[in-house]
Amino acid sequence: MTTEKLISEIKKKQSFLCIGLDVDLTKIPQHLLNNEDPIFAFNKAIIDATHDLCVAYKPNTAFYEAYGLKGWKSLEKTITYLNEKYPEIFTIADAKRGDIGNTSSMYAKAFFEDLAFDSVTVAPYMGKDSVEPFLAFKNKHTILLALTSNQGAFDFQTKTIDGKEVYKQVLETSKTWKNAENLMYVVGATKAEYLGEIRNIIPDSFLLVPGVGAQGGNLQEVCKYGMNASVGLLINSSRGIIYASKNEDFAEASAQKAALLQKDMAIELNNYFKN
Ligand SMILES: O=C(O)c1cc(=O)[nH]c(=O)n1[C@@H]1O[C@H](COP(=O)(O)O)[C@@H](O)[C@H]1O
Repeated sequence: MTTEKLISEIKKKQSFLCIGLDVDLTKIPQHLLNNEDPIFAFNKAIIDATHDLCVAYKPNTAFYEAYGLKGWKSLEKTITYLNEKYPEIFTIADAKRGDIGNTSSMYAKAFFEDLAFDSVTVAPYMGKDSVEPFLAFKNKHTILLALTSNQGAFDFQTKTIDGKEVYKQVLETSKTWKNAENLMYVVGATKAEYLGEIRNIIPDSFLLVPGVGAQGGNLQEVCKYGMNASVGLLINSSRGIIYASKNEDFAEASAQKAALLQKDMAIELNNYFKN
């Protein structure tokens, strides 16, 4: 999907919500376990109930890989369902990959060609030649970890080396890589106070912002410092939406949670673009 199409969907739906499909079989309604593929049954119901409130879905591959071959099959069914039934939705494979060049090329093929995701999350630690194979794919997006939402972000990402924090070096250096226009960045919602400085370095890039909901990040703070003229934000919530209820009404309950975030997002968009 092109970035222009993503922006137009955000404006149409008045939402920049990304719903994280992090399916844990111990947390889903237990009646679904009678299904042949409980993960897909859960995802399908959530997607059908929430697709008009969000612009993106982000399955984190860990939650599928944990169930082996069956889990990978559920992931494949989920992305195929999204691409066939809701092609206007931006899809993110949250796989946090990155390796030596020829291995990264295979990861890129797996997510962009075989599974046909629009984007994949990638770790920057191995540098330019580990990321450029992902960037080579036209109209596919590489979402590079910049400043993550977890406590461990302070172990390396905020450390100063040669007079500059590591996460800033990630932003600055990655801008010089081939096909850098295909880059987006992860910044945790729990680190909203860093967004001003981040926007000084990458004013135009889209940011995937996880960490509202279960991790306690604040939507209004993220918008205040992170929104740009193209909106520039995809805000993710996983557990806070998909586990709204363990009963038969789980899909409607998740839609209600998503609608609360969408309403707040519409207010933020209205405030930012009112002139
Ligand atoms: O890349 C990510 O999506 C990610 C980066 C980050 O810094 N923090 C973070 O929580 N995530 C992912 O975003 C999702 C957050 O889930 P909830 O905390 O349940 O909303 C999980 O899939 C995490 O793996």
